[in-house]
Amino acid sequence: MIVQKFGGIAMQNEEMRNFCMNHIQDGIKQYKKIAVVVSAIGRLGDPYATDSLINLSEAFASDYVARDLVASCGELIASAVLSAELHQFGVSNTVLHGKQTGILTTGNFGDASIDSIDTSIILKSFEQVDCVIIPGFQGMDKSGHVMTLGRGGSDLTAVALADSLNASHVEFFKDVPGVLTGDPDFVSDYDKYDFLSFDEFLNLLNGENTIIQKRAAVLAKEKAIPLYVRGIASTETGTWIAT
Ligand SMILES: Nc1ncnc2c1ncn2[C@@H]1O[C@H](COP(=O)(O)OP(=O)(O)O)[C@@H](O)[C@H]1O
Ligand SMILES: N[C@@H](CC(=O)OP(=O)(O)O)C(=O)O
Repeated sequence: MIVQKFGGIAMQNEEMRNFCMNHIQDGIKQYKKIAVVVSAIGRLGDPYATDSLINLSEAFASDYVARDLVASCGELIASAVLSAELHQFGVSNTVLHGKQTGILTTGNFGDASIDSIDTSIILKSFEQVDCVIIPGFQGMDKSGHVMTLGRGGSDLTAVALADSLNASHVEFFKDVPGVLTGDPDFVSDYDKYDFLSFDEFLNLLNGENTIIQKRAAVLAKEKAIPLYVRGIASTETGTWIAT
């Protein structure tokens, strides 16, 4: 079993989601069971992107509980869209959300930590289907309030689930072919790394625009979970990050 994570860019339109579905189908052929973690569709300006949802009302600025609730909806919408499209594509799957995911959070709204994951419902679902879709970026505190895991937090969901499910690795699908020597949005000349140690990778995550959420990378290092960063639109090899 592996975890595959599809971010807002990978999910942003039908054409891109077609790539996602092919990767899921290939993943099932190779690894049998796939836990799929998805982020909200697109970026600011797209109707159900995280920034669009939290900008729906100025009142969210002083209501962190409601803000987290609205923010979490983007990943729920993305999960439902991918689930329906995967069914149409011929891949049986189920979406687990809210309490079903067993992700218990603590700390601050907007930047919560994962306290524990009860994987029993996820594992039960894998007896019925090979693909379980889980909305990233969120969990619930012990009172049942939805909490989000900080920006880029679907990466943390993916790594924490991989740890709890004993997945062999996590695959991240990007609009870049892997981890590059520079951010292609700012430099024109760059190469792709084939392999990075966790420490080498963490050293790259110091800017604003990080390829993977730093908290997720720190957790992967702590738990020694290999990460594989690869291009969404190609089958060329990406970048492995491991010890
Ligand atoms: N060293 C790097 N290598 C590759 N991409 C990088 C790097 N640094 C920054 N990035 C940026 O990270 C982006 C991918 O991250 P992001 O868009 O947040 O993905 P996701 O939506 O999957 O979480 C790339 O489009 C690229 O602009
Ligand atoms: N949608 C959330 C969580 C996330 O991880 O998104 P993405 O995978 O698209 O970076 C955010 O924008 O922060």
